[in-house]
Order: sequence, then structure tokens, then C-alpha cells
Amino acid sequence: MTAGQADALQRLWPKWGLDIDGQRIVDLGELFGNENPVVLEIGFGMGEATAQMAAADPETNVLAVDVHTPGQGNLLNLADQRGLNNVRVANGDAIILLREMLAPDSLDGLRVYFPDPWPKKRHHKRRLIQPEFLSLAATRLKPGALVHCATDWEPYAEQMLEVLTGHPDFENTRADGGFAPRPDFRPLTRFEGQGLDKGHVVNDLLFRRVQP
Ligand SMILES: C[S@@+](CC[C@H](N)C(=O)[O-])C[C@H]1O[C@@H](n2cnc3c(N)ncnc32)[C@H](O)[C@@H]1O
Repeated sequence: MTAGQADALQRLWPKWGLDIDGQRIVDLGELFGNENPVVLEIGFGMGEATAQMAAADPETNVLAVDVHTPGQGNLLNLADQRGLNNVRVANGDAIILLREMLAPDSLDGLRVYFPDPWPKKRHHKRRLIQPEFLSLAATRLKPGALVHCATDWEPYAEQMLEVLTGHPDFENTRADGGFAPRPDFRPLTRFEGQGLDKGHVVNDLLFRRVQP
């Protein structure tokens, strides 16, 4: 962790950090200081894309969760340097945050950009985008909420498309039922850049939470 990231964690965590303790339901209006829509981003890495998207859409609140401490410090620094008041950073496992700390129907969107691909077959069960995860996420998302995933690992992209398409709580926003091109509002991420350098193909998926 750089000194700047450590300093940001110390200075800004009390103001913009959310401890994942699994002990309470978070009042999102109180956390952000307004009632604007809230999008959850899982696994923001170093947070450059997160900060860019938050700056481009200040009326949308971004709750960004990652287990990686240097990244948390980095994103806090970016939010501070760019004067962003619509980013909050949570430290820990997104599943605990979703299951124990977010109320039903509280989220207006979900972003999962380049989740760990776990390429080995024996590790596939560790992948985030699975039916059980989607069932949990669906309960926390409002009807109509956008679920936006992206990956540069084609077998995982196929898995995402299969489980999202097969899940009764979600529908593809694409009439052709396939992948979406990267929308203009999603900047390239750091991990994506590394994948593109290796010749990987990137697929975006844009689904909606259907009315229950
Ligand atoms: C491959 S990186 C992608 C980071 C970033 N989205 C990008 O595209 O540059 C995946 C990120 O997910 C985070 N992560 C993995 N499992 C997680 C979990 N259960 N909860 C929160 N974050 C998680 C990792 O720490 C890592 O930063």
C-alpha cells in the first residue's frame, strides 16, 4: 500500500467508509446524505473506473465494495481529489454486505466489472456470478434495476449469460438475448486494459431486475 493510500484510509474512512460488520441494516439515505438512487459496485479494484463513472453522474450514489485495502485507499483518494460526494467505500465481502446489511429493494443498480475469473475448473465454484448470488442480489434490487457485468474471460462470459438468462428475476435488455457492446458510460477498467493487451475479448451484459 502506498503512503497516499494509507493516508487516505486514515483521513477519509470516518467520512466515506462503511465497515462491513454484518451487524446492521445500513440506512443508505443517511450514508450518502441524500435520497438519490444507489448503485452497488462489487470488486472495484483500484477504483479509477468507479471514480470516473461517479464524476460523470453525480446524481447517482455509488456504494463500492472490495476486499482489497490499497484499492479502498486509492478510491477514497480519487474521490477526495475530484471532489466527489457520491462515492462510499465498503471494506470486505460483498456477499455479507448484500445479505446482512442492505435492505430488500434498496438498490437501483448493480455493477460487477471483471470479477475474478477463476479459470481452473476446480475453482469455478468460487465465481461470483452464480444462481444463488443472483437470487440474493435480486432481493436487494428494485424492480427495473440494471445489472451490468463485464468480463474478458470468455468462458465466464458464457456462464454469466447462461445463469442470468436462466434466472427468473432478470431479463436481458438486448432484444437478441446476447452480449452488449461496452456502453459509453462504462470506462475501460485497469483489469480490462491488461486483458485487452493479452488479446482477450471483452463482453458486457446488461440485464434488468423484472417485476416480482
Ligand atoms: C479482477 S479484479 C477487477 C477489478 C476492477 N473491477 C477492474 O476491472 O479493474 C476483481 C476485484 O474483485 C475483488 N473481490 C473479489 N471477491 C470479492 C468479494 N467477495 N467482495 C468484494 N470484492 C471482491 C478483488 O479484490 C478485486 O479487486
